Amino acid sequence: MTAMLEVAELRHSYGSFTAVQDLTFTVATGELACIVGPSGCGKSTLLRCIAGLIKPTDGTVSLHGDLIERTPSDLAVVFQDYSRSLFPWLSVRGNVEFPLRSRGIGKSERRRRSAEALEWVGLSGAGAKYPWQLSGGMQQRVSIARALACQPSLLLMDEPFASVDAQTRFELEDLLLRVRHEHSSTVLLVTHDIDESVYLGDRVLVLSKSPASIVADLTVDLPAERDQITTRESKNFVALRGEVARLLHGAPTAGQTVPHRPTPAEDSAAAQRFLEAEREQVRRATSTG
Ligand SMILES: Nc1ncnc2c1ncn2[C@@H]1O[C@H](COP(=O)(O)OP(=O)(O)OP(=O)(O)O)[C@@H](O)[C@H]1O
Repeated sequence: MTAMLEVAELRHSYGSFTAVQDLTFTVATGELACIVGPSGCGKSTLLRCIAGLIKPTDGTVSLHGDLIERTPSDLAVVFQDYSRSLFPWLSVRGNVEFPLRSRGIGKSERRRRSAEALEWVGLSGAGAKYPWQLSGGMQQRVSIARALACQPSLLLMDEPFASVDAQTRFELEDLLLRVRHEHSSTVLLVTHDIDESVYLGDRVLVLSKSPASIVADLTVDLPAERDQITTRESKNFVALRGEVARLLHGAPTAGQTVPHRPTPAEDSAAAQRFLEAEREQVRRATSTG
């Protein structure tokens, strides 16, 4: 696989404070790489440098071999806070089409792409609605559709599912997996959630505390087809999750447990609730015709 993104010896300081230092990694074409790190370690700073929103103090970021100096037109970003990233005065369709205007894409092509992207995220019927008429999960689907409509070479996601409830989170994780397989997308996703990084990633890059540097680059040895229940229960998933947790928090000593880690039973109970809610939705949709 060829490298889509190359980050080389990246360092960024805010005044005298160094947020990230000496980060070097690549993301191959078609790969979904997750970055996980402690709160405040510099994950967003790294994404901002990659998106060309801030200029790194040192080092380089290249996309298809071209140095990123300002936001490339074939890169799209999905942020955590959908309520602030969607324009409330524009319809859902208007929001999805908005970045296509600045890319000089004509009206009929904009319509075609927005209809297609809304279909991918299961919102074909919602184009004329306004963001405030939708649930949080639906609004985040609109943000994802807006990014996909740009047909980006690289999709950057900054904690994209952190502001939705647990069941919606599972649903959006599966939506992302489906869409990236259907479109062979290249994705770099930042999360503070260890389970999410293992569930979604082909690779997990573990960052140290601030100033961020890479402490491990792990290959996720799980089948490409993932499932919220069986994947999360599988031996490989549990082992990898433990490895990432130990790298992030240090190995627990005797009598201690890794903080804030749900047990496999809690995970599968949550996944079960998610699937039941999905089934209920299907039952309701089919009974109302
Ligand atoms: N514009 C800024 N000016 C000064 N310091 C900043 C600025 N932006 C971020 N920082 C500092 O840089 C460090 C890294 O911040 P960053 O937001 O990149 O971390 P993060 O890992 O994304 O955090 P979180 O997990 O809480 O979202 C933090 O200590 C933060 O206070």
